[in-house]
Amino acid sequence: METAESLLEEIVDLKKKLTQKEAMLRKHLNQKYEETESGPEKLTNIEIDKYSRQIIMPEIGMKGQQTLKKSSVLIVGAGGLGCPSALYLTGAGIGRIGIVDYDKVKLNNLHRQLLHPETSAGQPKVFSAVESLNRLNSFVQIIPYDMKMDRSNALNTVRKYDVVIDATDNVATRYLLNDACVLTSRPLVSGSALKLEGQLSVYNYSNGPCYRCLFPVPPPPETVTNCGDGGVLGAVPGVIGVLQALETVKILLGHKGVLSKRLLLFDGSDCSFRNVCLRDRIPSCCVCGNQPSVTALVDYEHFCGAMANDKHTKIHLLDDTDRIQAEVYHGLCTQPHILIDVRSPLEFEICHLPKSLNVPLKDLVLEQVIQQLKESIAEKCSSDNDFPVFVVCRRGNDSQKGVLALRKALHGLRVSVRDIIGGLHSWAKDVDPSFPVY
Ligand SMILES: Nc1ncnc2c1ncn2[C@@H]1O[C@H](COP(=O)(O)OP(=O)(O)OP(=O)(O)O)[C@@H](O)[C@H]1O
Ligand SMILES: [Zn+2]
Repeated sequence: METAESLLEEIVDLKKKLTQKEAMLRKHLNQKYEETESGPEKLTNIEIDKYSRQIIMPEIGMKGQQTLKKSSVLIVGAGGLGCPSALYLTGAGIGRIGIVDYDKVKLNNLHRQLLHPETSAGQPKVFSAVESLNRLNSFVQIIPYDMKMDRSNALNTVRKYDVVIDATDNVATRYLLNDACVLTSRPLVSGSALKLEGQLSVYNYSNGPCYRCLFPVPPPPETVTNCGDGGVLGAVPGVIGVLQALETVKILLGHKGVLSKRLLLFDGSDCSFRNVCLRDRIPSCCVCGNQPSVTALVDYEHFCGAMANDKHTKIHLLDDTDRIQAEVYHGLCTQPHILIDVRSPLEFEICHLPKSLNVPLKDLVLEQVIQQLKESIAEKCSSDNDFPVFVVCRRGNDSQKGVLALRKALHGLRVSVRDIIGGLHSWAKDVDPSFPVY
């Protein structure tokens, strides 16, 4: 009988065979390509057929298609924006596409990062992307860079490509790519998406501004929200990523109307697109200005006060004695206590611990909320000992802020307020593996 294990083994085997056959097919197609080729950009009959629906457009023609074939694009980030950009640029027949990412495919990427199938979970994103893109168009050379782009590798990598697409999700990498593009004179097609909104602009192109002309100073790290916390509807980065591919093609073909000196704002909630005029290049800009002070790449994590990823840093606001492990809470939870979950009601609805009380962090300053809490404590408290109040959140950062807020609000009461280290993630890991993780 077929078991899950035997099926998995069989699938691995079949995948190996499929990869071999696909490599053979590519070789076969490329041989045909070499036989008919008389110059590096000459199109084969297969390519003419393949791209015919765009070749017959006056804006592209044979010349434009040959230009695309000669061109190269670097996509930094194989996530929500990078996947759709890569799909359309590969489809369009760009000669060489480099894809940079240091991360592995996670299950919660798949709703929007459509280059990665379920079977890629756990694999490096760049290899998963190459596999999908090769399948889509074997005439395009896809080069994976399984690395974090930083000051040590950015210039050398960027130099090998004509246009750079910023499809990343953090401020430090935005500044890094901006400076690398200014220093190597490459246009930068920059996008971002969060929740239902997206933005797009082309920097360092045709005497337009660079990112630093507009944002000379990075935003305070605590004001930056990422997809992991704010959420994102998959189709929104889809829209922006596809537009990044469009702008890239227009740049390569030398079209007028490239989105330079303008910022596109997309609001998915009412499907509106707005174009905002941006300021000109600033002559005093520290990187693209007339007398730049930034003439080499710097330490961007230091400059931005934030890591070059959107991974979650652990904050340490409390002493270890003011915190307990999830397993310890599990041992205590049958005794009288109050557990306050400081996440948003939407997150509370996804999952929560039994008997926990949902009071979002921002509400811990409301008088009415605190009054109700005091009443609950008074009801439950039956001994002279300090009454235990525990605070929990998703990962154990906001819960620490919750403890500090509660200590202030409950000042004078006989309570001991502590939080659960690592939050619900630790609960799922150490106590209840069936508890949902998001
Ligand atoms: N400096 C960098 N070098 C290489 N890749 C980067 C760099 N900074 C960000 N990235 C990549 O850019 C991609 C951005 O994708 P996206 O915004 O969809 O977020 P994610 O990290 O995949 O998902 P989530 O934020 O939901 O966990 C990620 O795959 C990330 O690894
Ligand atoms: Zn500038």
